[in-house]
Amino acid sequence: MSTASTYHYPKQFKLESGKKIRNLQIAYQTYGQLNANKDNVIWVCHALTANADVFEWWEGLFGENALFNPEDHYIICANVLGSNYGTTNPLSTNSVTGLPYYLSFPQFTIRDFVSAHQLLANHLGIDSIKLLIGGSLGGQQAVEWGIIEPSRIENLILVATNAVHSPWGIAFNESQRLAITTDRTFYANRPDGGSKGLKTARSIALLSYRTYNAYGNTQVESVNDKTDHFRASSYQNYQGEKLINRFNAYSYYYLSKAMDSHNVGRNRKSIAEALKLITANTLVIGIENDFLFPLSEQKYLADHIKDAQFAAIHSAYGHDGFLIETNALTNIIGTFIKESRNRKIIKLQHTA
Ligand SMILES: CC(=O)SCCNC(=O)CCNC(=O)[C@H](O)C(C)(C)COP(=O)(O)OP(=O)(O)OC[C@H]1O[C@@H](n2cnc3c(N)ncnc32)[C@H](O)[C@@H]1OP(=O)(O)O
Ligand SMILES: N[C@@H](CCO)C(=O)O
Repeated sequence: MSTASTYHYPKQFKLESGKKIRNLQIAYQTYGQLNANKDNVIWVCHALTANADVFEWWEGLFGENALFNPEDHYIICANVLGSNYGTTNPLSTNSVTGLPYYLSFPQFTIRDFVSAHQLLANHLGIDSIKLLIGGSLGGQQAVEWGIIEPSRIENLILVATNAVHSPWGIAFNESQRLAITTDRTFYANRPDGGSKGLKTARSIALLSYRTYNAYGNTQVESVNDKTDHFRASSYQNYQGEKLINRFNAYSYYYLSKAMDSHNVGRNRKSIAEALKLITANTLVIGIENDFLFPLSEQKYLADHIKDAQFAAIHSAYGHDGFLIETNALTNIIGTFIKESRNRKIIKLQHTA
């Protein structure tokens, strides 16, 4: 039911910076079939360390029996530029030198994710995306795509994301990069370079993805006599190890820089004017207790995107709630889709 593929772009891929990448390849996964009217495409933009297998990491919202299922929809999720799940990234071979790029990989932005995925959409013959959805870094990509190419996006769902990455978010990312670069193996040009630093970076990042209460709920001690070896400590270590077993420090470093670059106002009139370019029917969802992407950021998006709707989800998890609270997401998004259909019927009746 799902197909994993890789698209090879035959020309040089030009980045926002003007630099070029040869042999761009984009790993992507599709589920279901494109219908005859080509109007059932759901395109998913993934977050920082996820991959193209959306049925794996957004299970509950996506799946055989979920709201977004392969029976009704043609679901596409592509791995972003720089990530190590099959798309060209710092560990890929630079065809000029015949060696992996490592830190010679050019810096890229969220807009470069969009340019790459536009090429993939062209290749797949997708002129119209029925619904574009993304959370966190994926939401940053989705909002940019809505601005860059409004004609291709019919409905847009932005989850736990923002219009410009905040000083707070950049400071968290910089702290993580400091952890990575303090590990001198990062400069050794080997695939596992900087992995101890990456472990620390994940530990720092988790503090921004979760909350005081989430740790209180899951990591509280059952005994009062401990002076060391606390559960919360072992949890941080475990999560760091888990990440370094599936990710590399170079991709992480570059992706966090791309996140920092996010500003829909860059080289445009302003952030507010840029958001006005979105014509998609838009729903913005925030997570209560998200202190990395606080609700004020989603309210800003909803206030500046024409006719956008806004909803907040309660989650003890904070930011990571966007990956976990799939029942609440299903209810809110399901209602939005039904109302959109009704609005379309009313609009058609008025124009008839
Ligand atoms: C193969 C792949 O590529 S998988 C890629 C999937 N990941 C992504 O796509 C990125 C997006 N996903 C995420 O960020 C996360 O998976 C989330 C937010 C959805 C959920 O986070 P999780 O780490 O799964 O959940 P949670 O924070 O509850 O931690 C549970 C894990 O910590 C372990 N754990 C819990 N408490 C402790 C502790 N005190 N000490 C050690 N380990 C602990 C659990 O045993 C569990 O381990 P497991 O993941 O091996 O089953
Ligand atoms: N937990 C997410 C990052 C938060 O958006 C991930 O690892 O992709």
